[in-house]
Amino acid sequence: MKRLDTRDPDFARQLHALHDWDANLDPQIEARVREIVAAVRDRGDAALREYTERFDGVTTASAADLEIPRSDWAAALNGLKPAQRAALEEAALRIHGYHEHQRSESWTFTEADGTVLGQRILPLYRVGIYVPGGKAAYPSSVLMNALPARVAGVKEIIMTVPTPRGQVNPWVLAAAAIAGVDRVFRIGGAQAIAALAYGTEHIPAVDKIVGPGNTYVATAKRMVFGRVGIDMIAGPSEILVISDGSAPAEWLAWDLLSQAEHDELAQSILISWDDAHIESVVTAVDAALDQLDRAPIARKSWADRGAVIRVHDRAEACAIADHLAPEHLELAVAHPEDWLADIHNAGAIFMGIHSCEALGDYVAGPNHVLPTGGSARFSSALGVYDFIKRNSLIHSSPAGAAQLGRIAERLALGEGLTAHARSAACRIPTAGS
Ligand SMILES: NC(=O)c1ccc[n+]([C@@H]2O[C@H](COP(=O)([O-])OP(=O)(O)OC[C@H]3O[C@@H](n4cnc5c(N)ncnc54)[C@H](O)[C@@H]3O)[C@@H](O)[C@H]2O)c1
Ligand SMILES: N[C@H](CO)Cc1c[nH]c[nH+]1
Ligand SMILES: [Zn+2]
Repeated sequence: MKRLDTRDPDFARQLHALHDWDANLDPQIEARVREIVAAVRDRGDAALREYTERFDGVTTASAADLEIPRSDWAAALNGLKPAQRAALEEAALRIHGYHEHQRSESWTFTEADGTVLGQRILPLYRVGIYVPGGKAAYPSSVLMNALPARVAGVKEIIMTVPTPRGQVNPWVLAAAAIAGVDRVFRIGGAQAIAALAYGTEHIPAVDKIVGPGNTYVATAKRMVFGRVGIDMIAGPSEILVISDGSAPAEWLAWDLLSQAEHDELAQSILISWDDAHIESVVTAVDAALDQLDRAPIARKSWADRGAVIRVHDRAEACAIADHLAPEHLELAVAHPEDWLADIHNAGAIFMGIHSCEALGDYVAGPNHVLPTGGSARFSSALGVYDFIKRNSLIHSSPAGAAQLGRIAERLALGEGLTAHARSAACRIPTAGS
């Protein structure tokens, strides 16, 4: 773990090294992903099956075996213990309820001359949702991806999820059944993204791909953007905790490790102005690491990418957090509401010492698919708005065509675009007509 201190003359360089987002664009990974995407685009199911065997250890007798039948989802749902099923259903209810608030409506307005202008909101036809599954299983990500799509009214939801060594996680299938997914394919990584983008003999091409994943998934999404829509870059998880010392060190240790345990490339950072408190949290993290099922992943993440930053005061803490634009920001402070004015860049903000990030991962309601790698500067949590598109509507009255036509004609002539000018002018009634 790195130790930074704003009093250090070299602080700016060290902070830059901590968030050198471009350094995460590993050319070797880019080259490998480019090759995978091209192979699936050119050779379809044959390439998809080869990569699924190579990276996930899943051999298929035919491409049809890449699909997980609905009967398996139903069996998985029925196989859950009542308390397990109730937890999934309660989370689904809360996530659905939260996203209901994000609906937006079409609108029109009529001008004095009868011209009607407006904007029509439409759901996307078919979306692909990527559910990660390499190092852990993510039924919660099924809900977070699919439920906003359902609220938006998407016609068809195609889900992909890797099944390492053929192991299908029953919670993931149960979540697909609860969330109203239409089809599920056992594919992952860059090859799944390519299949959704270009389509293969068995996988339908989609209009947009959403969902989180590791660096291979995030790189592939970047590459296919343009051919299909994508939601954002939702790569390895991140947490930044600003603490005024009011939360027990042990609580914060679990919070930091809750993201470190996702991936060796995940990043956990603590900021505080209280030296003794920083040391208590560092000690608590070391003790907590030994208790984790996924200790090797979390240990590497904390060692290579973790950091504690000693700042002078609250203003410095906010400025650094805003600069880093973390996926998750925990304000483990008294009166967090007073801090919001100073924070602009964060995927999700967890306010106060009782709002641990894990609540947001599973059940609070807001989406856990969030921008990483500094992209919270320009993008936001996955939401209903990612599953809609807008048509502009222009219905000109004859009077509007005449009045606006004169302006359009003048501007078109200014641009030297004669056909535009004539198109507008021919609708302007001439004297006596
Ligand atoms: N930002 C968010 O909103 C969010 C939400 C949930 C999870 N996450 C992140 O999602 C990620 C999940 O990662 P994961 O690995 O568990 O699952 P994953 O499904 O994203 O990745 C597994 C796939 O990666 C591919 N892969 C692995 N090694 C490869 C290699 N050497 N070459 C080519 N392809 C390779 C394989 O195809 C495999 O199927 C974590 O980084 C986690 O932090 C982010
Ligand atoms: N923290 C992850 C987003 O970065 C989401 C998640 C799912 N399950 C547990 N956590
Ligand atoms: Zn998490």
